[in-house]
Amino acid sequence: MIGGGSWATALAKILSENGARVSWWMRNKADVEHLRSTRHNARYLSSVQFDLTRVTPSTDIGEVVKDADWVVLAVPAAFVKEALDKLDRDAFKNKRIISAIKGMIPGRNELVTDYAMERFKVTRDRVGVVAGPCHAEEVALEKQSYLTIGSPDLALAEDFCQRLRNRYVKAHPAADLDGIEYCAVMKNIIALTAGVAHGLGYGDNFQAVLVANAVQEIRRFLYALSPQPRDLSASAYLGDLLVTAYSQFSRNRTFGNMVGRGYSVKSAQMEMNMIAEGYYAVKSIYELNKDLRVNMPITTAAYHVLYEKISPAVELEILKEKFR
Ligand SMILES: NC(=O)C1=CN([C@@H]2O[C@H](COP(=O)(O)OP(=O)(O)OC[C@H]3O[C@@H](n4cnc5c(N)ncnc54)[C@H](OP(=O)(O)O)[C@@H]3O)[C@@H](O)[C@H]2O)C=CC1
Ligand SMILES: O=C(CO)COP(=O)(O)O
Repeated sequence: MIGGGSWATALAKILSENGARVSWWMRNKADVEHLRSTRHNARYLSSVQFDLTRVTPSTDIGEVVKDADWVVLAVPAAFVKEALDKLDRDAFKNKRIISAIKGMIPGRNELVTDYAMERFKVTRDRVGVVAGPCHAEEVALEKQSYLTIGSPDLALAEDFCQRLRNRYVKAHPAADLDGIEYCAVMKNIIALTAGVAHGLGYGDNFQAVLVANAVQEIRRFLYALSPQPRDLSASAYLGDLLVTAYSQFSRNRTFGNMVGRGYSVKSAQMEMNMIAEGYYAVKSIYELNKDLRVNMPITTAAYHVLYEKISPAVELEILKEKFR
């Protein structure tokens, strides 16, 4: 498990409680020591107690990865390069790589699985993603949740599903790696914009129209990038969009809400203490779309607000006229 935040903690709980031995990389020594001495992650889902006969935390990423059959990437996308920097190019040889990250590598505007495949010479049949509407906080509370494992290799996806299924987690395999991964990135932009609208005083009626228009925006973008039949009403796509746009736990919605209420981007980020992937995703998707030229009014509005300092109220007025 690579990453010490909420999602890494939730996945480490599910996997270890199912009997997996989890070597767990965190960047801070103090967090490793805290987990070793108290059996809890200090700052994320700190109510979850770990069985230390199955969970071994470390700050040494090479050691963590060395004997693993599966590598689960769960750091925010912006820190993936830095986190994996110390690993040799063949560190993932003969391993299967699962990205639980719903973001893109900033600057490269690349999906995390694409980055991992290129950097570590991993073939496409050895990668997958964890997707679906699932907040880490609800995993900690053992609330009924659904995950989708996307991979071109359905046997790999099913294998990982089996490691996740338990009393409160259902998991399903799916073949559409790119569509699922891009949608997981884009729903963060929508949730962030929903938060901005809420912060400005827009209500549920507007949010419903925003989300409906977002489905069309996501469909157009996915069709331009990866045209293949896919059912966007499935929970890995629409379900994830809904939970992020509506949930009290959503980092992206919370961040957007602060921006809508007048916080600067910097102060919203500082106040949050967690990472809203949508902030980075907006830039990557906006830049990718310079070539694709898909009609993406929501992404464009979010980009203008976050990166061009255009007033959220002005951008929402423009967006309002574009929605049907
Ligand atoms: N949380 C959730 O419910 C879900 C999250 N995801 C995805 O999981 C991924 C991880 O997010 P999540 O676990 O929520 O993150 P959190 O916001 O819970 O935690 C942030 C993590 O990022 C680390 N971090 C912060 N700044 C830096 C930095 N400069 N360099 C390196 N690491 C840094 C933090 O480390 P430190 O504490 O040491 O600062 C911490 O481990 C994201 O892609 C997210 O979209 C997917 C599904 C559900
Ligand atoms: O992807 C998520 C739930 O499925 C988490 O979304 P947030 O980052 O908005 O909290």
